[in-house]
Amino acid sequence: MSSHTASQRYLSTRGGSYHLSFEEVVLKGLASDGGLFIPEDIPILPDDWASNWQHLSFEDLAYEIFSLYISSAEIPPADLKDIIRRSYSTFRMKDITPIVTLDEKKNIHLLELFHGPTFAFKDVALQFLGNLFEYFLVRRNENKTGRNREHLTVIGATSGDTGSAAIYGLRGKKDVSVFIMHPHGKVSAVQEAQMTTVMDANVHNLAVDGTFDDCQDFVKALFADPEINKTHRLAAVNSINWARILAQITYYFHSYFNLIRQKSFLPASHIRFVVPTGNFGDILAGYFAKRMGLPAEKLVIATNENDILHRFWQSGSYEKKPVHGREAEGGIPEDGVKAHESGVKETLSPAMDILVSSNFERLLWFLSYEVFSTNSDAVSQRRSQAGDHVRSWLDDLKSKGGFSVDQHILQAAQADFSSYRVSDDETVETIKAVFSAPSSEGYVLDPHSAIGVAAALRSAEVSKPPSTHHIALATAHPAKFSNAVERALPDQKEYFETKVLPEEFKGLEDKPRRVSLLKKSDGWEGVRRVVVAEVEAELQAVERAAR
Ligand SMILES: Cc1ncc(COP(=O)(O)O)c(C=O)c1O
Ligand SMILES: N[C@@H](CCOP(=O)(O)O)C(=O)O
Repeated sequence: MSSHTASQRYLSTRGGSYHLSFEEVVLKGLASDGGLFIPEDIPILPDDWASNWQHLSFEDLAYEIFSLYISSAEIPPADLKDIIRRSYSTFRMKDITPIVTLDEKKNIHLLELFHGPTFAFKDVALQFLGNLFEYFLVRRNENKTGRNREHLTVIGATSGDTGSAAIYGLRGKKDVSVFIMHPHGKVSAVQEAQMTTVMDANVHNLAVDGTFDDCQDFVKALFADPEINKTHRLAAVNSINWARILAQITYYFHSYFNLIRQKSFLPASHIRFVVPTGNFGDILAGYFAKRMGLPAEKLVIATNENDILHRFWQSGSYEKKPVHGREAEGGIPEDGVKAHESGVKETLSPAMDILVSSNFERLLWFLSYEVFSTNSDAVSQRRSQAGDHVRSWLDDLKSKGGFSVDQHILQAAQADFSSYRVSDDETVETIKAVFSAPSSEGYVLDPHSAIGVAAALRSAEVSKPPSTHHIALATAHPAKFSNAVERALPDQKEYFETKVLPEEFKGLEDKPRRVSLLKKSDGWEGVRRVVVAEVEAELQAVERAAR
């Protein structure tokens, strides 16, 4: 059914052009000019996609989509199918990412993405990425022994969910060490326990006394460091890795087909995807799906009170918010939300407490390519000009704390996306309202998913036609964020424990843990020292065991 074209070439968002295979892009993570990889062309769907894909299983759909990006010469079809099958065999639901209707009258649906091993949407991509890493390493290490074997040093930053999903996707895998940095004390109790109770020798947790953005900066600094890149093959598990975005495209198509199968939905209906957004990876996958040809009328960004993206969509200015005077002095802010000295607020949806959204850079490249270049320019020139614009914006972000774009860029961004900011109070109210609504009675949302539902309800009020369907992405299981749920449903403790809490979480917080504390003031060089020492210790242990 699918056409196995040659592997794509990849561009960097900062202007570089690379003759790299999919394998090289996945293993490299970040381009050497500091940019993010994007495929040179976004494939267009085959003419018969709607009829031929309509009844496919999640796994078969993933195969069709991935085959448009990965050449069969690089990963033979049987191998790709096997990687996909193994990646989704760990999910608890046969349908992998089922859809439920929350409000029949308003056409609000929920796309449940939390049925994988760590109960968050990250599993969809990280189970696949873990198996891809393993597949490439087995192939590269055939007939190699000892220190001649290629060893992957995975470095990741997490606000709680990517870390556990990456750890579960890579624990115990041969020739891979995993280092995950999280902001100390700023992830939920379950998230912290999920990460730090994994005792496999190749898993290393680092708790940094800073924010998620500090951890993400350390990751990028390590990827840019020539010294560690000479001695270690670094790999990325964050959504800077192109394979993460690719894997997340599947559920946009899958949920579209699931709706088609429902009686109330006509293929010609308008459809909006509403995505609780932090690092902009999940919604970027939706953007790729739309560009490929999925008929999504709009992609709706739902932010928490860390609203840099929402402010951009209102104004065209991408500014790290200045710290308000009273908050900076340590006073209690009027909205009751604590702000870290860097400007990030601590909210009830901690996985989205992110100031700078990594993947927004990828969207900026596409906007710039479309808006600024003229048809008389050669394609290669247009691409490199787009990279120049992105580089200059990001330089301003670093040196001046922000940048503003031309009105035409803003209009192009508004054509595909709209945005809403949802407060903690509204998050709590939404969890309450959905729990007690007759149409969804007893359904418990996690706070991130509640942000998506709140935005979907607001979008539904203004959508034209009013029959527009909204698919809100449910990105995590409520039991990962029990403090927010308790705040919303204080009288439902017994219901939560008997009907909501998964068996896997019972007793998790009492298990032994392994984690190293790291001072932000030690900088990325401090992280490098730990990584180098721990990889060496791990390799020596493997050698001792082989003797
Ligand atoms: C539960 C949850 N929801 C939403 C998000 C935001 O997704 P993205 O960073 O891809 O925008 C995250 C983390 O990234 C998350 O962990
Ligand atoms: N919310 C994320 C933050 C990292 O995002 P990623 O998609 O770039 O890995 C998390 O849970 O860690």
